[in-house]
Amino acid sequence: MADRRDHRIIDGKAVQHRLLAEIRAELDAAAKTHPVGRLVSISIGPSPEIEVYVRNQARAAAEAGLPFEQVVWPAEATQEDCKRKIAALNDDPSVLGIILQRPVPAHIHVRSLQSAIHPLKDVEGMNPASIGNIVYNDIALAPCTAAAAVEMVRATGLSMPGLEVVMIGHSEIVGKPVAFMLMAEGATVTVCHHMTRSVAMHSRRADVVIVAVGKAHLIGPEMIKPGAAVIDIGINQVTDAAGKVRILGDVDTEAVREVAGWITPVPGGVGPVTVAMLMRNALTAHRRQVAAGWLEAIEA
Ligand SMILES: NC(=O)C1=CN([C@@H]2O[C@H](COP(=O)(O)OP(=O)(O)OC[C@H]3O[C@@H](n4cnc5c(N)ncnc54)[C@H](OP(=O)(O)O)[C@@H]3O)[C@@H](O)[C@H]2O)C=CC1
Ligand SMILES: Nc1nc(=O)c2c([nH]1)NC[C@@H]1CN(c3ccc(C(=O)N[C@@H](CCC(=O)O)C(=O)O)cc3)C=[N+]21
Repeated sequence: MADRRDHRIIDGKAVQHRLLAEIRAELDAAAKTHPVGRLVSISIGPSPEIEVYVRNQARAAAEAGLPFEQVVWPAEATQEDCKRKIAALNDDPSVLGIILQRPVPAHIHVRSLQSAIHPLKDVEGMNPASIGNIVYNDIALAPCTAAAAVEMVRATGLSMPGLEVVMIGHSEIVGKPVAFMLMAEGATVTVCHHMTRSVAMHSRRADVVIVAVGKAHLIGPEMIKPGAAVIDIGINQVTDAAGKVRILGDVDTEAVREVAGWITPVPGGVGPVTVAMLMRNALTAHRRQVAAGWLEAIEA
């Protein structure tokens, strides 16, 4: 029976399960010599987008065998309250890593809170010290979505040195880290944003197009070189004609799939791999804390 799967689709769930199995084996081994703490996921105030992410973090943590705790601070929490609580988590040896979900309420300065997380517990890689290391090619604790996009490019098997990559979107959490991480792999990276005169001029010549904008169907088939890889990071809630809320990426997947050589679907593409990257970062944080002498070895 011929394999009827569409091999142009990069299956994010399959990549996630493969990565989580590897992480589980490494965490089980690590737990034999040092206690593995819990990953704490902080949300400030309610947000549907965050709910999906945190729910999937909890599921992945269970699959990886990683202790996990979700904390929700009230939307009216003050900056000082949050900083004090993060300091307590930094000092708590039973806490392995801390991730602060975005968005945060308008009165909270997210960069300042991000910086309050100790670099060795910053499993999201957003502390300026972690982000800075990306420029130095130390990308062990990289922002999870950016790391997921790189993992998806790897899944195509395309050789990175000299690869023509166009990154559409230049946010601090996705676009910019992706550009640096792929440059570190030898790719030639062009970054587009809303001031770019013609995004199509760039995307049409790219071997790989990565898009993280937040506009459904921003990328159509006319913007993609036949055979190119298309990595869709966008997450857009769209209500269809029947009034049903659906999640769409930034790419018109059905149309672009007929031109692309590889494409990541939304849902089922970068999202699940982002969650797996968070678990991999937690393992890295644990190892760095052991190396820093933070954790007492378990008596054999
Ligand atoms: N799958 C996952 O794990 C994650 C997915 N996301 C999703 O990725 C998307 C982007 O989020 P995020 O990275 O935070 O980006 P932001 O929402 O912070 O910024 C959007 C980026 O897109 C650029 N942009 C806006 N319009 C255009 C345009 N017409 N052409 C080219 N570039 C444009 C902006 O440029 P400028 O600044 O010049 O306006 C900006 O760089 C969202 O849909 C978000 O939900 C985000 C995080 C994780
Ligand atoms: N500090 C911070 N870092 C983030 O990376 C971050 C954030 N805040 N805030 C919210 C956004 C959004 N985000 C998602 C990641 C995975 C899925 C995910 O697992 N998506 C599944 C959804 C499937 C389902 O519906 O369960 C999929 O695409 O298949 C969704 C959303 C990360 N974000």
